[in-house]
This record gives sequence, C-alpha cells and structure tokens, in this order.
Amino acid sequence: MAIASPVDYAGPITSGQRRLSCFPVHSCNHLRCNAYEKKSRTSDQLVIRAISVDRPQLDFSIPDWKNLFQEDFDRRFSLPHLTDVIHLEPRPTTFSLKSRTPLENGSGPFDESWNGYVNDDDRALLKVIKFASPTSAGADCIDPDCSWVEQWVHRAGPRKQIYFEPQSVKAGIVTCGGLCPGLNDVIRQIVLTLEKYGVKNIVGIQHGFRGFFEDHLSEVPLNRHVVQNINLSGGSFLGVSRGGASVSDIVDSIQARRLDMLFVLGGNGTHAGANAIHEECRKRKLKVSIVGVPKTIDNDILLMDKTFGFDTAVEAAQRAINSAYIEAHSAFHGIGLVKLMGRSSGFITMHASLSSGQVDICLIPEVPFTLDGPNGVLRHLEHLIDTKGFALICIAEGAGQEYLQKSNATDASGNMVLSDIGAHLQQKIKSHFNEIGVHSDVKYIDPTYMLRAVRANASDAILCTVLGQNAVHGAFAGFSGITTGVCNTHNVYLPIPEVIKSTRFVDPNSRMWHRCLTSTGQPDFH
Ligand SMILES: Nc1ncnc2c1ncn2[C@@H]1O[C@H](COP(=O)(O)OP(=O)(O)O)[C@@H](O)[C@H]1O
Ligand SMILES: O=P(O)(O)OC[C@H]1O[C@](O)(COP(=O)(O)O)[C@@H](O)[C@@H]1O
Ligand SMILES: [Mg+2]
Repeated sequence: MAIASPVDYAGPITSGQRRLSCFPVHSCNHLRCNAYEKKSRTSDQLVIRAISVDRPQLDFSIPDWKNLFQEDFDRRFSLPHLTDVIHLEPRPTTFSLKSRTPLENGSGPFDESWNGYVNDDDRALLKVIKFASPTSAGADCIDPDCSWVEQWVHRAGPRKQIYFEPQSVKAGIVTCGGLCPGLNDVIRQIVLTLEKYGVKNIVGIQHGFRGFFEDHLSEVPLNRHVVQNINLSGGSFLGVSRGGASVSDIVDSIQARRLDMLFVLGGNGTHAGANAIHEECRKRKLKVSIVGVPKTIDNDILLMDKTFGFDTAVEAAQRAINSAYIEAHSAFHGIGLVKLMGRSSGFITMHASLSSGQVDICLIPEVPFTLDGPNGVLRHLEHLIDTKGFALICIAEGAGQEYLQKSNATDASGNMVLSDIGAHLQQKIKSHFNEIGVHSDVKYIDPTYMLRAVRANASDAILCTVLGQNAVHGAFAGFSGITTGVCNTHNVYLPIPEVIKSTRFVDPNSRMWHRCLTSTGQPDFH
C-alpha cells in the first residue's frame, strides 16, 4: 500500500460523482485518478482507494489524516489580512468600553483594566465531527472507538492591536440586494462603533453598489446624530438596489473616494461582490478593509445560525397566517393559502408554519410535492375539508416552480424571476373542488413585501447590534474579505468564500423539517 503525503493531493476527492467532503486531503491529479473511495478509517489511519483510468487500483494510506483534516480546515478558515499583501505596523487600539471625556476626544489611551479584548489566537468551536464509522453512511464500522475532529473558527470582537489610525480613517457603508429588517440597526451600530474608535469621516453609499458609479447618487455623511433614530423604521436609510456591479469600477470609486474601510451589508450576491472587491483591492495593494455583514430574511447563508431579519420576517408572517386561518375557519369549506418569501430556501415558510401551529400543509422548495393523484396535495385537501371543514396552506415562493411556465427571466442581479406559485395553486384548488362537485372558498394572501419592510424585532435588533459592532472591530483589526455572524452560538469572523460556496437549504432529513411535518400532520406528497 502506498503511503500518501499531503503534497500528493490537490483538488477534490470524489467517489464517482460524489464529493467526499469530509476528507482532509485532496485527489492526486498527477496520477490521473478518476475516482476515489474511502476504504477504511481508524483514528490513526485513513485508507482511500484510487481508481485510475490507466493503472490498477491503488490503496493509499494516510497516516495522519486527522491532522491533515484539521490543517485543511484551518487553512480554509484563516482570515485574510491586509498584512498579507502590504507591510503595516499594528498600533494600540483606541476602542474602549469606558466613556471618554470630551477632552480626550475619542483618541485617548484605552482602559487597560477592561479584559474584553479578543486575541487573534482565540477560536470558537464551529462543530465537532464525530465519525462513528469509516463511511458517512455508518455501514461496515471499522473504528469502534469513533474518530472525531473539531473545527474551530476565529472569534469576533475588538483587538488590542489595530491597523488604522482612526482619526484619518474614511469609512463607507453600503446596503445591497433586497430589503431586510435590521439594515438600519446595523448601519447605526457601525456608525456608533466607528465613532467610539474615534473615526470622524463616515459616509453612506446610496442604493447599493450602484451608488459607486451613478453620478447623481452622492455620499451621505453619517454620524451619531444622523443615525440616532433610523432603527425605529424598516427599510434602509441608504437605499438598496440589485445589479449594476462592475468590480473594477467600484474599486476605482473606492480609490477616488479615499475609503479605508467598506462595510457591505447584503446576502449571497452581495458577499460575492464584496469578495471580488476585496480581491481587486488586494491586487492593487490598497490598504482598504472590506467587511461583510450577512443580510437576508431567507436565512440562506451557509454556516450562520441565523441571519438578521429572519426572526422578524417569521414573526411578521404570523399576521398573514393568522388572517388566513380566520378567513378559512370562518368560511364554509374555507381554504387559506399564504405565500411567503424564499427564493430557493424554505426556512421562513418552515419556521412560520411551526411557529403558527395552524398550518396543515407546508410546502418548501427543497421538498418536491405532487398536486394530483392519490398522494397529492389536492387529495389531502379534500380529506382536510372532509374531516376538519377547513384547511390552511403555507407555501414558499420558490416551491413547486416545476408546475409553472419557466420564463428564464432574471432580475438585475442575475437571480431567477419566479412565477407565482400561490396564484397557480389557488386556481388548481378551485378547479379541483369544482370538478369533484364540492364547495370550496379559497382565500389567497401574499404578504411578501410586508415581511421584510418592517423594523427589526427585539431579538434581531440585538443580533444587528452585535454584528454591526463586530464588523467594525474586524476592519480595525486589519481583516479584509471577511464576514461576521453567529455560528454555533458564537460570534465569529469567517472568510467570505466559505459562506458563499452555495446557498443554505433546509435539509429534508433534518429534525426541524420532521418537527414541521409532525406539527402539520401532512403526509409525503409523492
Ligand atoms: N457573483 C457576483 N459577483 C459580484 N457581484 C455580485 C454577484 N452576485 C451579485 N452581485 C451584486 O451584489 C448585489 C446584490 O446581489 P443580490 O443577489 O441582488 O442580493 P443579495 O446580496 O441579497 O443576494 C447586486 O448589486 C449584484 O449585482
Ligand atoms: O422583489 P425583489 O426585491 O427582487 O425581492 C425578492 C426576493 O428578496 C428576498 O426576500 C431576499 O432576497 P435577497 O437576500 O437576495 O435580497 C427573496 O426571498 C425574494 O425572492
Ligand atoms: Mg441573494
């Protein structure tokens, strides 16, 4: 058996079409292997079988696989820093929990006695992966002791050493994509925290990335007085937009404006943009820190426990669901139908259904369903009308798109424009009950924009406070190309590429989805 060393490996290990994601090492392309399979794993040794097109199968032993796994993880999750490409000397922080006297003017020495600073070596536990068997499926267990690895990520928070002179910093804030409750709370916290460091020059970029190159959109000066009450209303004080991102133009504009820090509030698309801006700044060796704050009511950002705005959207959905319930319950053979946001992830719909407790049928993009036939949604509705006298359906906008005419249209950001599954379902229900000669009264409620235009609820407001403050600490610590979030209950910094590898979806095998099914009592619709 060959002994493999880490240098032998580059590229993903795949077994047939499947990527063996929980492996520490990567395939040896130079051997032209076209498939790999895990053969065995003990806590000391991993054996993989390389299946090559032009040579016999070869078994590789990887003795130190746990360390390799951890090294690989640590490398991926190490935070990009300005000093990776520019020589910079750190300086003591000016951030302090204690209030300063007006004479100190925000730039005096920090309070040594406060021990809340975070060291660069501090880590928070993202997860512990426990391998109970050599294959992820749990079959043919070879390792009775179980192998486990831990994944640690960087703690967020203020550092004792910073890489900017606050008095000379110009910081920008931009909000991109769709609206989300809490945008104003995050803007506000960023401004307040920057001021706490002693930053005097803070500007808002209007209407997302467009504000960088559309001449009529001027910078908005921001300070404590300007942002003091903006959290009292929803929306974005700076405006949002989709589309219009030319990375090179944006970085030209960042240089022309002399921005030292840019805080980018947005979802998957925005973070892809923020990372591209960070890479371009690196290429030009600019001392500009780009820090993202994940925003989306869809809760579809990888690794995050939840994104800000999600809780509020779930709460706002309760009014719509409750109205649909009252309508359905009061009508003769009433059927309430509520469509909620969620382009490709059903988190809002699942959580709103769970939270309401009134929903009989919850439909999300991740779980296909049939409408017709003995196991279809329509048959189950018949049963509900028959037994309860009314029914309530909650559906995510991205669910059941296969039943609708595909338009291939995209919005300005390249996101697919969805057809209205709610209207389609309403029609289908009406004609189905007509056909079987049973009276039905279908009330369709589409509260879409009402969910995200509201102000943040209390728990989101607190989350926004933490995120906004940590974003500023991250920028002052000299990181760039990072984002911040709550992961496994800890406040952490993550490199942007790790959170935009894919959209986060509801796992149909998860306990949460099964809790939802238990709550609704719905059958499998296939
Ligand atoms: N892959 C990408 N690279 C660079 N910019 C992007 C990318 N995807 C989206 N953007 C830009 O990010 C902004 C917001 O994206 P969008 O998808 O509308 O919202 P969200 O960030 O909420 O997902 C838009 O201005 C869009 O042009
Ligand atoms: O009408 P718009 O602005 O395109 O927004 C619709 C989309 O916005 C969202 O609420 C959130 O999307 P983003 O995270 O991309 O902003 C989606 O659920 C929805 O499909
Ligand atoms: Mg998006």
